[in-house]
Amino acid sequence: MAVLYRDTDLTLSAEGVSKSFDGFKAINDLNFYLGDGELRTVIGPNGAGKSTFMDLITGRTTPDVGSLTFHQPDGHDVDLCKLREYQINRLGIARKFQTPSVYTQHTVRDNILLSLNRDRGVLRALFYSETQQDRDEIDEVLEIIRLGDRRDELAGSLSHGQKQWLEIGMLLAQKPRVLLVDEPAAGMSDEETERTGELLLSLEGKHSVVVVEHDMEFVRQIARKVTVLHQGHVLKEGSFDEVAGDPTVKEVYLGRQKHTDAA
Ligand SMILES: Nc1ncnc2c1ncn2[C@@H]1O[C@H](COP(=O)(O)OP(=O)(O)OP(=O)(O)O)[C@@H](O)[C@H]1O
Repeated sequence: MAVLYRDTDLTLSAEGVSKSFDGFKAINDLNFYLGDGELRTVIGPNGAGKSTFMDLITGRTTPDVGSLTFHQPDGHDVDLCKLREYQINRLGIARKFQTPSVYTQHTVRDNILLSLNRDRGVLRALFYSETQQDRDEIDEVLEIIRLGDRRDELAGSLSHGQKQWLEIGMLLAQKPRVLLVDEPAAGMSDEETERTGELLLSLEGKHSVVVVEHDMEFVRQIARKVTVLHQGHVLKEGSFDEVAGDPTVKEVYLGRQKHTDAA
């Protein structure tokens, strides 16, 4: 049986969080706890509130009520509701949106270099002379995302899947404690999807990772603890088998998903 994370060593807590848009509760009394180094998958039907929840964690939007707390390794807690989006990002919460965003006119390697040097600005970073530490860090990231053999090629020449891995690498270069990844496997071939799963699994223990995903085969591959959101609330949490075998989850999500897939 898969080992689920222990309740100690939390990275992120959301408690009693609600968010309404024009009176509609997109997030409704949500409680969510993310462990240090945990790989969590979040699933749920369209409109369940997955994106809104990611928006709340990253400070794109703020909750109407409830708390969002980022627990620091030194024991102190940061109230994310009081911070702006860029401040949350600087604290180490990074987000990867569905569409890849890389510097297509720069090499794969320079994309990583630019991300290492994000505080210097693009031009200064390009004329910056690298240290051995930079080179080591770039090599480390290239190895994780398995693009070492493409390092000197333009990012624009990469396949869709490779661009997604590069963007994950660019975020890893910033050494985030929390990485939020939105449907990483969308539009990928089966082989790319499997490699994406391997990449995300390799981050376990080093970063806390939240993957929002619809593709249940992919969820099965990467699943540790799975959270099912429904109507802005946690409907079920557990291992893949516990969640996939739950009658209510089947009714509100998996059954409906088959319809959507068949359509
Ligand atoms: N800025 C907004 N203004 C108004 N309504 C919004 C806004 N953002 C989200 N919503 C509504 O909140 C609900 C939750 O949306 P959200 O995008 O978070 O769901 P989701 O689970 O990410 O869905 P999907 O799987 O389709 O991406 C939806 O009904 C959506 O229309």
